[in-house]
Amino acid sequence: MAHNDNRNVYGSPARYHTRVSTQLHPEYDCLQTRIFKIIVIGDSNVGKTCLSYRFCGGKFLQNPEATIGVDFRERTVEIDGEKIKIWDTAGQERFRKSMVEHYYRNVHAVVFVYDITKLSTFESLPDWIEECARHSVSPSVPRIMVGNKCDLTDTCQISTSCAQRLADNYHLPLFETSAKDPSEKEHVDAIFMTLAYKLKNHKPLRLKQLPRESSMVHLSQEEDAQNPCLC
Ligand SMILES: Nc1nc2c(ncn2[C@@H]2O[C@H](COP(=O)(O)OP(=O)(O)OP(=O)(O)O)[C@@H](O)[C@H]2O)c(=O)[nH]1
Repeated sequence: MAHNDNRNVYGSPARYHTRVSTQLHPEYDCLQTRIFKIIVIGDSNVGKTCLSYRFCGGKFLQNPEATIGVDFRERTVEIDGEKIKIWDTAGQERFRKSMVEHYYRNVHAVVFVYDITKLSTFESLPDWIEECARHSVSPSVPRIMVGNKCDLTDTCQISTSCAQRLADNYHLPLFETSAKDPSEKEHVDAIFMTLAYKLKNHKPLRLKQLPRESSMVHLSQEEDAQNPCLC
C-alpha cells in the first residue's frame, strides 16, 4: 500500500490529534505487525499502573499517580512481533466514568486486579466482572484474575484458596504476584505473555507501517475515543 502521511496506525485518515515519536524502532521494519488491546481493571490502588509498567517498562514505578481516564503502555512481544497495547484504566469512579465505554470497546483481553492486602478490592471483583459483561465483551475474550502485592505477605487478607474459589466460579485463571518485588518480574511477564499466546490466534488489529523517519504514531485518547471501529 502506498504510504500516506495522513494515515494513522489503523490505516484510516488521521482526523484527530496524533503524537508522533521520531525515535526509530527497529521492530517496525516489517511491513505490518499486529496490535492487541488488553485492559487492566480493578479498584483504585490495587497496582494496575505498577503491573502494566512492570510489564512494559521492566521496572517498578515509584510513586505512581492515580490514573485519570486511561494511560497507554505498549510492548512488542517475541511472538511474530505482536504488539500489546495495555490500557491502564482508572480505578476511581470519578476518573473513569466518562471512559468506561472506551475501555471495553474492541478489547482483546481483560486483566482483573485486586490487592491481596485489602479485602474490599477482592470483594469488588464480581462488580468489575459484571461491568465487563454489561459492556458486551464477548465470552471468547480471554480474561485473567491477578492478586497483586504478594510481597506484603504479613498483611495478606485473601488466601490463595479463597481467591481460587472465586476464580473458579468465573472460570478465570488466577495469578498472584507483585509488581514491586524484582524477583517477580518474570512472573509478571509470564502473566501477560499467557494472554499474548492466547491472543495469537485471535483476530488482530492491523497496524500500518509508517515511514522510517516518523517510525511510530500513537493514537491519542481523543482519537481512539472518536474512531468508531479499531478492528
Ligand atoms: N507493596 C507493594 N505495593 C505496590 C505494588 N504495586 C503497587 N503498589 C503500590 O500501590 C499503590 C497504588 O499503585 P497504582 O499502580 O497506582 O494503583 P492503581 O490500581 O493503578 O490505582 P488507580 O490509578 O487509582 O486506579 C502505590 O503506592 C504503589 O507503590 C506491589 O506489588 N507491592
